[in-house]
Amino acid sequence: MSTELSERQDLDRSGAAEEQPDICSGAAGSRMASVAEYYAGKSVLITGATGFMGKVLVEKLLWSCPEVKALYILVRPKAGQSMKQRVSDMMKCKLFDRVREDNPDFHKKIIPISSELTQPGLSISPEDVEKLSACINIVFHCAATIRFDEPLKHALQLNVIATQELLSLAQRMHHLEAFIHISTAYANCNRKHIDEVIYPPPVEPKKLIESLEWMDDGIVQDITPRLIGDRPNTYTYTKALAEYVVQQEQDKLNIGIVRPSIVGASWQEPFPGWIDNFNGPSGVFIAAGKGILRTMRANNDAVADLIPVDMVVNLTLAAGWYTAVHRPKTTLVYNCTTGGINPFHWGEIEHHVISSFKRNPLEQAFRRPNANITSNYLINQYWILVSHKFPAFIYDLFLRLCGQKPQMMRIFNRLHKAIGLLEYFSSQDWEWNSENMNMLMSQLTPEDRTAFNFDVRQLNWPEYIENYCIGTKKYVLNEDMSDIPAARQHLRKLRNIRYTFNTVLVVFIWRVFIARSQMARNIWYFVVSLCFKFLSYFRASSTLTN
Ligand SMILES: CCCCCCCCCCCCCCCC(=O)SCCNC(=O)CCNC(=O)[C@H](O)C(C)(C)COP(=O)(O)OP(=O)(O)OC[C@H]1O[C@@H](n2cnc3c(N)ncnc32)[C@H](O)[C@@H]1OP(=O)(O)O
Ligand SMILES: NC(=O)C1=CN([C@@H]2O[C@H](COP(=O)(O)OP(=O)(O)OC[C@H]3O[C@@H](n4cnc5c(N)ncnc54)[C@H](OP(=O)(O)O)[C@@H]3O)[C@@H](O)[C@H]2O)C=CC1
Repeated sequence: MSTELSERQDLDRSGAAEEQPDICSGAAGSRMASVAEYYAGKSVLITGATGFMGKVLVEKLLWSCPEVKALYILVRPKAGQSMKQRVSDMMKCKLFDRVREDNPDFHKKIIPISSELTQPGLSISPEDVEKLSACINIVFHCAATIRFDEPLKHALQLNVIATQELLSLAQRMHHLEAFIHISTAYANCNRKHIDEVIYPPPVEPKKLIESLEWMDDGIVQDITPRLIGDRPNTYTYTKALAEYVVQQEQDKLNIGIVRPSIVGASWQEPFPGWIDNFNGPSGVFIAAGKGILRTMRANNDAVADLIPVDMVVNLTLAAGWYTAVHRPKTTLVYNCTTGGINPFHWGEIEHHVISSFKRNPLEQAFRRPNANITSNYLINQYWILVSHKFPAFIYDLFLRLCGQKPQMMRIFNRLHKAIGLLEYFSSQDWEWNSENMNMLMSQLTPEDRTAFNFDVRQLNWPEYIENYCIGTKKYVLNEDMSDIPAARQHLRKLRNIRYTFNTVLVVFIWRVFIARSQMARNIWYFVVSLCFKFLSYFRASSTLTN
């Protein structure tokens, strides 16, 4: 950005401050606006609003900041659905029930803007650019590709180049007060201790973008492992580059970066257990609940740094407020994590997930939920063979015999690919500094601390995991809670099948042994005669005492 533009931006920023003296002074004695008061009359731009976190952000803004003026959301048409249709479907979602009940016209505040983030200028029409430049006060940038197997070029396009484009657009916004970028706590997962600072990028993003431009996809695929180095995937790598790109604009914009760890189902808002996807641990929980996943490589004692989506959204909104009102001199990074404050471990998660799915079973489970997590590669391979591949083979054989298409092996192959990509995160520990998160909490009024609660000390993990598992059943798999008795009956049937199968197997193996080996026969006769002697002795001694 030119110096001239930068000066204009500075003027704009001070202009915004003049408009709300009570809000922006920050001086002792003057009343600071509460979070909801701050958002009153503001126009907010949100990217990724159709995603998991974006939807919760939109809902919370409408619910807790009812005076917000308008929410502009960047949406693309997708899977044969127009942008309008997608937004209208989104607003029918159960997530918006309480907002709908409170204000049936809530949709009037949501203004969709057509945008494909991977296109130049984010493919926003010139008229929309004008509109956004004139009215937006706060930007929340949530959109990203979170796939772990995304080709580098695409991940770079969306997570880095689109962020750059959005920052350029933000610089044209005359009344912008804050730009909040959603990163990930794993952007620097190649470090063990992660402070709330932006680390030097693995490579200068501009140079990487320029060099990848001329390479075909094959070459990029070949060099990707060398480029990402000690990071596990293109997602964490490009998110690290994006942080650097955002930081570069800190002199021109008022920026905050939120780094959530593993975002899970909602804790309390709008209701406990809301989740709508298979990402992160959710897919693993479902696979375990269905009795498909029996083993996974994870460290029982490693911290499972899950954080509920509503807490992330509350912190994000508070960060927007703080950035706009207090205008910190440099970009503040908020590590939004639980491990350092209220740790819970993968071993405990496993225990609670399994017992929760036994109490509230999923429909048509393949086997009874029972999973073992281990950090030992060989033990894990053994259980994969015995508890995944063998039952899948038997089941597919059964399907073939019934004239149906085999499917279990295919499902297991997909599951193995997915858990293979997650193992990196479940097998080790990280330590995140969360001073800024604590500082932010201390800046909130007691009322705001309740309305925008991100105090992770209040999380009761067993209760949260129970609601999470029920949430996957209700909102991801769309199963009815009234079917639970039938699902329990099905689990009992599976247990009886297992007992019968195990008994038949043992008897069969024993018969085969006895028929073929003199030694097995000798052991058998020895055990039987021992039992017989013991019984006779027991009978004789009981007759004597009588
Ligand atoms: C009891 C045990 C306790 C221990 C428990 C340890 C948990 C240990 C978690 C660590 C978690 C770290 C998380 C890091 C923190 C972030 O950064 S969180 C952001 C994380 N990002 C993600 O989780 C995305 C990961 N997912 C992916 O990269 C891709 O979906 C995958 C896994 C490579 C699969 O790609 P694909 O084969 O092309 O499949 P995709 O088109 O995505 O989906 C195909 C189908 O599978 C479903 N699916 C997708 N993912 C899954 C899944 N994981 N499982 C099942 N189905 C899935 C989809 O819904 C879809 O269904 P249909 O629409 O076809 O019906
Ligand atoms: N989920 C998690 O566990 C964690 C997430 N994060 C971060 O939080 C943010 C939100 O994640 P989450 O909500 O889970 O992700 P989702 O995948 O659920 O949502 C991604 C959003 O980005 C949008 N998007 C993707 N590609 C494009 C595109 N080309 N043009 C326009 N929009 C696009 C999607 O729109 P569409 O519906 O059209 O696809 C969707 O709204 C991300 O920045 C992520 O890195 C950080 C830590 C953990």
